[in-house]
Amino acid sequence: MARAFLVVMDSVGIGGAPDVAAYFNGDIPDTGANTVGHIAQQCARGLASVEREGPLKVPHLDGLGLGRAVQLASGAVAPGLGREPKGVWGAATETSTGKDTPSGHWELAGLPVPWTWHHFTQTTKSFPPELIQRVCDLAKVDGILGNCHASGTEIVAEFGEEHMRTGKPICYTSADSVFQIAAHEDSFGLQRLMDLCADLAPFLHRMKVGRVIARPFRGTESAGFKRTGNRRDFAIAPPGPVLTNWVQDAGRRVYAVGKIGDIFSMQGIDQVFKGSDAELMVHLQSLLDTAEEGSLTFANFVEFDSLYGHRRDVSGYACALEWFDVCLGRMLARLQAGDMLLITADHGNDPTWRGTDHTRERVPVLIAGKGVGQLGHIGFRDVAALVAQHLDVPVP
Ligand SMILES: O=P(O)(O)O[C@H]1O[C@H](CO)[C@@H](O)[C@H]1O
Ligand SMILES: [Mn+2]
Ligand SMILES: [Mn+2]
Repeated sequence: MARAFLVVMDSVGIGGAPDVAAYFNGDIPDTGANTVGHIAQQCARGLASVEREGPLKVPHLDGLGLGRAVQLASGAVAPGLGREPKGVWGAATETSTGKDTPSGHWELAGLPVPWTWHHFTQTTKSFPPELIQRVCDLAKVDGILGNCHASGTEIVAEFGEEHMRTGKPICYTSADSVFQIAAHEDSFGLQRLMDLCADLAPFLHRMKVGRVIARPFRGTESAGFKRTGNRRDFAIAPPGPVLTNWVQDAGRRVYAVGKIGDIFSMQGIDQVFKGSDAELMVHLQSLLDTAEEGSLTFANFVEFDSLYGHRRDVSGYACALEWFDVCLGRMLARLQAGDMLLITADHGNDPTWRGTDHTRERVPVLIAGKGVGQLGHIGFRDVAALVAQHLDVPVP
């Protein structure tokens, strides 16, 4: 029997989405955004030199076909990348209309999103009075802070002190279909924040808002505020069976590493491993040794997106790619006969772009364990089919 490891590098897009002109960061279209292409370009120009230097060094990703995939997707050459691939490689295009994490993951798992998400489009006074009232009633407070589009780190710096003083939760959104609540773990209470998000979620899900996200933080105004690792996403459940269900229904085990459990509302998942990306990598490496024959391990590494893409930190993003590449070298050495390792992404988040939102892009599909070859252009949902086929699991 075979095993499959499906790894999503969150936001590692490669440009070239055919429908890009319909997607924006503020009022700037995403046209031309290319996460990997632009990071490689900045590195080659010596403009990504914080805690690293020189051209982007990702020999293992490139050896599986990353550079070629960038070129196929967007026509752009990623400087320093593009060697002769030793894996199976291609570029995937999304059909779902959201450039967000659930849309990307659901479609990668075989289920394009069948509806249009509700977005809070106004950048200030973003939320309807009815929603604000509901937050106030549930949290037993007499108002909220924020009520706008924001970067999560910036809004906590802006309102953290007032939040601690008044007890009002900080509510914000983005270009994604999200309602995010930031609150202090000690003064507001972590469990209270989780309960508030859980109680609000059904109302927002009925509005077709994809996720309510709890964004706990700690610290003080003078020492600075810092978000903790206790973020939790309360996401709409996928509207039908997905890859994880197909695999589980065939009597196989499904392991979720990172946010996968949240993204799929635990649908079709047997066991979850959580933590920082460094901790997730330890879990993934040990699953390479221990996962049963026939199993699927589905992993998401979110820090490319959350720590570097949204923060528009090119050096940080390049460092994260280089770290992942070193780990990939170890993973490749651990693959057993019959294993497939498929590396892909869910959307772009070009750190050289204006704004702080995701960017609409194609994504790489890089496969180890299946010889050498080209997939060319495929759809996101073909990723699910490739994995199911490898595991010999029926695709409904
Ligand atoms: O700026 P932060 O809080 O990291 O938020 C980002 O993370 C959200 C969900 O992944 C996105 O919608 C974007 O708003
Ligand atoms: Mn994502
Ligand atoms: Mn994101």
